[in-house]
Amino acid sequence: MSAPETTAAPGTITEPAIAVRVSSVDKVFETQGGRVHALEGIDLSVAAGEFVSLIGPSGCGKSTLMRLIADLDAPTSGSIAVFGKTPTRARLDQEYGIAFQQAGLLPWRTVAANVALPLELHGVGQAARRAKVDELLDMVGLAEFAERYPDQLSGGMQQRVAIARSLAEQPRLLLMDEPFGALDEMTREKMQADLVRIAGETGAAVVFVTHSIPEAVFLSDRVVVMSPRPGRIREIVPMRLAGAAAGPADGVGAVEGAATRAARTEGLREDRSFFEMVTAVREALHGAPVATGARGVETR
Ligand SMILES: Nc1ncnc2c1ncn2[C@@H]1O[C@H](COP(=O)(O)OP(=O)(O)OP(=O)(O)O)[C@@H](O)[C@H]1O
Repeated sequence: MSAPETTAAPGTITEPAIAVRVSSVDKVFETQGGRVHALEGIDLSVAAGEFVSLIGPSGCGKSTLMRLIADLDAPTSGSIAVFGKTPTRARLDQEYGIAFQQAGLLPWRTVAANVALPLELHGVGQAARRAKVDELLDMVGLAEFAERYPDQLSGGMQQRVAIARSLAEQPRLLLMDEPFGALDEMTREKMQADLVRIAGETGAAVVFVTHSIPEAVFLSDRVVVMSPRPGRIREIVPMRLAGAAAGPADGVGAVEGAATRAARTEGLREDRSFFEMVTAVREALHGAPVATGARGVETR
């Protein structure tokens, strides 16, 4: 992990606490069939250590936004900063790990060798690599499978390998685009619990794309609800779940860590507060009237 930027202009001193800042971003694709306005006027900040999910109808630009943050594409207008750096600088500094829907493992490498790949590419020595891989596989519960090959693992196990790999360089930010989309419900719930634990242990901020409202509610500090094309942010719903310390603020920087965060236990999924949050996100998603400025709901 690299040191915070030292070149920050006066007045940007709080920037290192912001993992991702998306400012007035538009994205237009020029295609043979015409212009596709994928994103319009996106403003979003994710605090260091915060878990934010993006949810919205198919084609609303969730993946596009992730790709812009990950420096896989550039905005048409507006700007993006990752820990106060340009996305390109942040990528070169390995500020984030990526896990997308397809685990994307190399079939000819063992589990351990897949996890080691980013470390290898960045010249980490063999002994340090080995120690880090052992630690990561332990963390995702796959220590016994280090010498297996991806096709000898279930889909859920492959996803866990991909998550371990995304954590290899201890990124302060994880970008995850529907990483559990292909999993059965039980495996998916297990993976959600694992991810919350791992993010908590490593202190990483997470930006997570999902189509599942309960998944977003279970995982997130805030759920960003997007509207259909051109993709805009319709609402940002802070999760108020049982067990969270009283009085968490709702804005960026509000997340001070686990102290203000509800414990993501299995029991939470059956708690009244969980259903209330599912309803709040569903209403936001379907555009049912939610009073402007209603307590607990940030509207845009
Ligand atoms: N490279 C591209 N060229 C042209 N159009 C694109 C490109 N990438 C995305 N789009 C268009 O931008 C819009 C947003 O796509 P995107 O994949 O970001 O949506 P999404 O919300 O992630 O969808 P889903 O939930 O189905 O994965 C869509 O209309 C899509 O067709």
